[in-house]
Amino acid sequence: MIAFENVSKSWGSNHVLKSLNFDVQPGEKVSIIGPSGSGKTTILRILMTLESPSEGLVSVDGDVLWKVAAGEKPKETRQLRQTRRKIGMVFQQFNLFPHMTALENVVEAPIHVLGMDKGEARERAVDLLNLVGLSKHMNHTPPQLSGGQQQRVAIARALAMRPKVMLFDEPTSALDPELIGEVLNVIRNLAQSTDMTMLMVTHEMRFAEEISDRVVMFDHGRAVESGPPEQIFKNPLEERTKTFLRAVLQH
Ligand SMILES: Nc1ncnc2c1ncn2[C@@H]1O[C@H](COP(=O)(O)OP(=O)(O)OP(=O)(O)O)[C@@H](O)[C@H]1O
Repeated sequence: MIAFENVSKSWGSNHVLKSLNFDVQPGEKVSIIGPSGSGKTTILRILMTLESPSEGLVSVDGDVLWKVAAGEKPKETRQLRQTRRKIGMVFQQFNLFPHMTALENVVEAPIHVLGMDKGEARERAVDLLNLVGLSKHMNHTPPQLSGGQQQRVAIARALAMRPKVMLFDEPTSALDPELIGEVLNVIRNLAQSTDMTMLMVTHEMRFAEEISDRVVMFDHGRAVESGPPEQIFKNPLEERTKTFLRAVLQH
């Protein structure tokens, strides 16, 4: 469903991704772990077309999103916009429209981007806000909601576009500790009850262990180890994975 083939990304002399080969199968739930600055967020931003690779090929659902030869300037592929719509993303910061209610935030894109009928979009938004446990808060604006509630609106908003792929970029890192569980519960339910492909960058190791089909350990722009959670968390093969997990699991 997602494929990175020999993808590199540099900012000046900072080589953030180095000939990365990485893929995610349809329906697979994959978590990316690794130290700060290892390139995890950059992968998601390239998939969202918020960044372009310096070199390499990126495809989603069989469509080429980026194809950049060495030394060439990245340019948008013909199907980029179409393909981009297959992907939903949940950011660290919730990025909601502050003056709109939860319901308006969720119906906005389906109506204006997909051209969905207003009644249908509204019905679907109500269902999604119920799904994320916000039936009582549909008419509240973001300032009237807690961080956990805002992030759940952001998840409903991404789902409203009927994506085939959901990307999560450290979705709980901006939340107070007591609000993390409610957001993880929503993501856990999605992982267990849908066949959507899910790719998540997370610092929540226990959560990654629980919901992922596969965990990928990143370091210095490379996938150093990839395997089922039992392998990565209980019996890692690579020294780098062992030292990383020892450091983060101590806290
Ligand atoms: N727009 C940009 N311009 C210049 N450098 C950037 C830009 N975006 C990211 N970087 C650099 O790329 C490197 C990797 O960043 P990235 O956010 O992908 O790491 P990460 O693994 O997600 O880290 P974290 O866990 O801290 O979020 C960092 O050195 C960062 O400073």
